[in-house]
Amino acid sequence: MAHSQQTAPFDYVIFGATGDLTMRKLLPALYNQLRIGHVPEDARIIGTARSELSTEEYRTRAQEALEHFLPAPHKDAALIERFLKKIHYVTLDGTKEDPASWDDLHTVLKQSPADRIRVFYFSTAPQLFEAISENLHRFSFITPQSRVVLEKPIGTDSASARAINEGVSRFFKEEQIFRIDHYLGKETVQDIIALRFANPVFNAVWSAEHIQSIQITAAETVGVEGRAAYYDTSGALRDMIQNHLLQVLSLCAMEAPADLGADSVRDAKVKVLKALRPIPPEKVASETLRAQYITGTMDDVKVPGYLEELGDNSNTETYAVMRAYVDTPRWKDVPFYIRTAKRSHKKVSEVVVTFKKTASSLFGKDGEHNRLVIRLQPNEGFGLALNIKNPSAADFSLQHGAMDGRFAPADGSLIPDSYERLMLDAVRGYPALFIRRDEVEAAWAWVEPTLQTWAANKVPMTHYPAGSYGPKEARAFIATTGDAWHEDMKN
Ligand SMILES: NC(=O)C1=CN([C@@H]2O[C@H](COP(=O)(O)OP(=O)(O)OC[C@H]3O[C@@H](n4cnc5c(N)ncnc54)[C@H](OP(=O)(O)O)[C@@H]3O)[C@@H](O)[C@H]2O)C=CC1
Ligand SMILES: O=C1O[C@H](COP(=O)(O)O)[C@@H](O)[C@H](O)[C@H]1O
Repeated sequence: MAHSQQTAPFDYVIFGATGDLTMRKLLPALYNQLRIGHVPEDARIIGTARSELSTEEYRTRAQEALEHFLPAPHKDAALIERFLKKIHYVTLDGTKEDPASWDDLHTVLKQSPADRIRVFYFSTAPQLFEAISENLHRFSFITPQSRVVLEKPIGTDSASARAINEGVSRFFKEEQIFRIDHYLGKETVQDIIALRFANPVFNAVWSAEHIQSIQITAAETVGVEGRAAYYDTSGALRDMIQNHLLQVLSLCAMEAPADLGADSVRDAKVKVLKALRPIPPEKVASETLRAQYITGTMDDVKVPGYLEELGDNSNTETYAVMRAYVDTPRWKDVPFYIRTAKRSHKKVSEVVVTFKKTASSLFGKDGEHNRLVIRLQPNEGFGLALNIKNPSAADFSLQHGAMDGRFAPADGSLIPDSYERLMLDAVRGYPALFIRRDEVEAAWAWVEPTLQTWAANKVPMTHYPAGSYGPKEARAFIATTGDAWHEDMKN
């Protein structure tokens, strides 16, 4: 996936510029890329939203966001000042079809050469994507050098995802469309490719012959914060599994791509998604588990349950597990457990690969499972649990030994936030770390029967106290296929 760090001059037009994502992630990401020299001096950021703000007022908001969200070592008053000068704000309702609404955006964009790269970043609800695309077309904003970045979620089910994809592709070619999944921007997620394919020690044993199971977990301590209105219509499965965790699964399970070009990697991933064994409605109760957090304790502080936070009744899950099988010869009957939770005991995203025990009469009894833990965040790195000789034993009895590695940059700098890489890859026109249309649609197709069965309340909602690992039913769930959750393992 080698590519140049340099970008050509660009105009980044953000729809949804007053929103949480822009303030928390997008502006800090662009600032940091300026800090490390990847953003050319004449690049510009044009924020748009319906709120009536002047550029000066918007810059003040942006400055507050940077002060709040940048890590302390990255804050530099002079650089923030330089960054803010790149920002312009245009009040605009992206769905408005009258030409006058778009005049101000025209005026700002006309200040750049006509062949300048334009990135339109849709950081709004997906229902607006088609209308904004159509207006960009109608009012002649889409140039050959334009790209569009689509934030997740792409729809809420297969039909809506298809409709969004079709709607946007009426105005942008597929090579201009960058569907973002910020997990693919995480260095540690990309490390799955490196660990698997650059190391014979893993590559040679990466199959059902040696692997018993793979757990993919993304647990967060946060609840739904200010996003309850969105989250309650989404839930854990749509919010995390359909996109981020199925992408991680694809990287864990894909065959070696022919090369690291965008199409080769995405071809390899989509084959995995299409090979996922369907979970028909009658199997949803045994192959999935959903739960909601109730009042609990976090860091010795009592925190409310989901329904109290929402102030309403709801059947939306804040915890979800699915047992997946990839029906290819490599993964014959290997369970992949995909799990996500809000208000969990701790924040952890990881991949846990449990290898089969080696039956050996040499040591009297089998050793423990070898286990590879890829820590996506925090404490980014990997652990490998091995069997070694017990040094204080006179015989050849075994004990647990561990290797540990860090993914941190060698120069001691912080691992870049995932949006940094992705936002500039869109400028570069480099799509390898973005999701192709067929991937999105295959992922929706696989989760859909579960979503429908849950929506019909055919699977009971279980509960867990905020600050715990999840519902007690999760242990029995994983035990039915002979496994245990990582937190319950000895190594
Ligand atoms: N926040 C997050 O952590 C994440 C968010 N996302 C996704 O990103 C998108 C944005 O999320 P988030 O920032 O949290 O949402 P917010 O609700 O905070 O922001 C929505 C933004 O859209 C603008 N907007 C709404 N309607 C229009 C319109 N007709 N024309 C132009 N602008 C409009 C709003 O501004 P105004 O009201 O002034 O028009 C606001 O700037 C969502 O799809 C979300 O699911 C994805 C991953 C994480
Ligand atoms: O897309 C989303 O991701 C975040 C979790 O991202 P992470 O990088 O902190 O793991 C999640 O909080 C949010 O609900 C979801 O929409």
